[in-house]
Amino acid sequence: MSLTQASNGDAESLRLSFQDLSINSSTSTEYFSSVLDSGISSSSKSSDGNFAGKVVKLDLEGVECVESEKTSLSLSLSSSSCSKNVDVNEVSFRSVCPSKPHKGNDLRWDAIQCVKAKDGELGLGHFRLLKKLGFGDIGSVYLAELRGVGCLFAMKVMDKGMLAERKKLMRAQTEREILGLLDHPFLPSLYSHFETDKFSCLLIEFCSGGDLHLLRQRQLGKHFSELAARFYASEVLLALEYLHMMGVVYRDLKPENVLSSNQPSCAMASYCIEPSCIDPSCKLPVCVGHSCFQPTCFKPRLFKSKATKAKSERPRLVNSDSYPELIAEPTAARSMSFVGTHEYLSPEIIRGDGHGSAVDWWTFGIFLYELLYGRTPFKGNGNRETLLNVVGQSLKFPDGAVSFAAKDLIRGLLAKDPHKRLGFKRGATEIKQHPFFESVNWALIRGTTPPEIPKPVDLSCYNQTLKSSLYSNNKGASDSDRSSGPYLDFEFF
Ligand SMILES: Nc1ncnc2c1ncn2[C@@H]1O[C@H](COP(=O)(O)OP(=O)(O)OP(=O)(O)O)[C@@H](O)[C@H]1O
Repeated sequence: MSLTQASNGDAESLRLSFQDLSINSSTSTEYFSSVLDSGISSSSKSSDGNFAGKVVKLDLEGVECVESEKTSLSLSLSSSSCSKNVDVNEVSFRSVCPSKPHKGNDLRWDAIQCVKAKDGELGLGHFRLLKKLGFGDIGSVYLAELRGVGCLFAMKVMDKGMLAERKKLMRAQTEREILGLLDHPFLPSLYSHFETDKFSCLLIEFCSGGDLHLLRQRQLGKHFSELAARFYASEVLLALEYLHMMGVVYRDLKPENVLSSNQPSCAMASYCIEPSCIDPSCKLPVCVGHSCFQPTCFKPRLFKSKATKAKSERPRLVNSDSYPELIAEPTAARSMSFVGTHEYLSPEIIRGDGHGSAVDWWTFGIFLYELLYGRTPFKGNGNRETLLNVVGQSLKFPDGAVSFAAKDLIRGLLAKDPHKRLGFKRGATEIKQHPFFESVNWALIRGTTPPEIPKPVDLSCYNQTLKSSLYSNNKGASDSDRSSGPYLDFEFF
């Protein structure tokens, strides 16, 4: 069974609803409008001649479900079939609560299910917070270790009072729901969610290897070889294919949002188990010494990076003719919101002509271009010029040893008219069949050796001093936060 078939099965039993998701983009259609009015109308018609000059007003206040009958999916993050007698220290975690097909052989998934089965609910006390990984608009992300098992997670901690105050509760819920419905090797897994009096916590797969933007900058000439670019593009393409199957148009693809994962999933060798998955593309974590390592893979992050926080917004669930999907639109049905950086914006988004899944094939084209050439194709001097270039300038390739196939693929993806864009008719299948990907064995891609393997996390640096500083100083946690065990001095914003 293919990944997408398996995932489709999941989708039928998932529930997702978007209401009142607050959007705080600093860029609005008014901005695009002025750019378009002052620029494009005078000179820069798109090369395919279809620039309409149409401007759609953005409603930045919220989104709602437009086709509620299509959002009747139910979400199940945990299974009730766990045995209450399972000991977290038992070796045989596997196959406990495999409520997500691709978590069936995931030790972290099993470990979490077993702790839940044993203790009822997860709490902060089950984890040791080792390091603050970063912070975003609605919370801070910590590297967290499940006590007694040694599995690592990225724990996103959100202050519920702050969420309410800043009207971000729905946004947090949206993030949780989207993450919760995903079950794909190249997308971050949500292992669990729990609440304390004060905090809402998401337990997400920890991606230890940095992002693709940083990796590109470390390359000679600041661009990847075609071999490497093909590898990363292949994994991203599979992830996008899956997201579209799940009804999610990602819209925020860029190297900064692609994280590398190569962390020890669990520190104890005894948790390494034999493969039992019948899917030939499904590979278990490889056991090395006393640690289990996932095959390196790049994982598109579902939510925007801090650097683009002011400019970008949430991924949307959008209907398209090709997929039986979810729709979540801004409150006014006509309205749209700006997602992504200017350089990655598609012409139809800028023109206000819609935002179906073809948007992701455009961003995929820009992404591949950037990987191969070290820069994006339409970047101008400033955002305004960039926007004008996206809608009006024809695609040019700098000199460089890039194959005809790669350029041809990029050309197909960067068709300004979404209807003429590669992927518009048959989605990812059309793109996978392009000669650029001829050498790719899609079924076995998880077993392919990556061009560069990030170093696994060295946990020895998280000594007692750091741990005690993290645990010692609680200024904000309530009694119930304390009661779940050692607590943190969470920093917010
Ligand atoms: N799964 C993860 N593995 C490793 N690091 C992560 C992971 N998730 C987030 N981070 C780190 O934490 C930072 C904050 O992530 P978070 O998701 O809270 O915010 P964001 O995506 O940057 O912005 P926003 O909250 O506005 O969507 C990221 O920039 C990244 O450095």
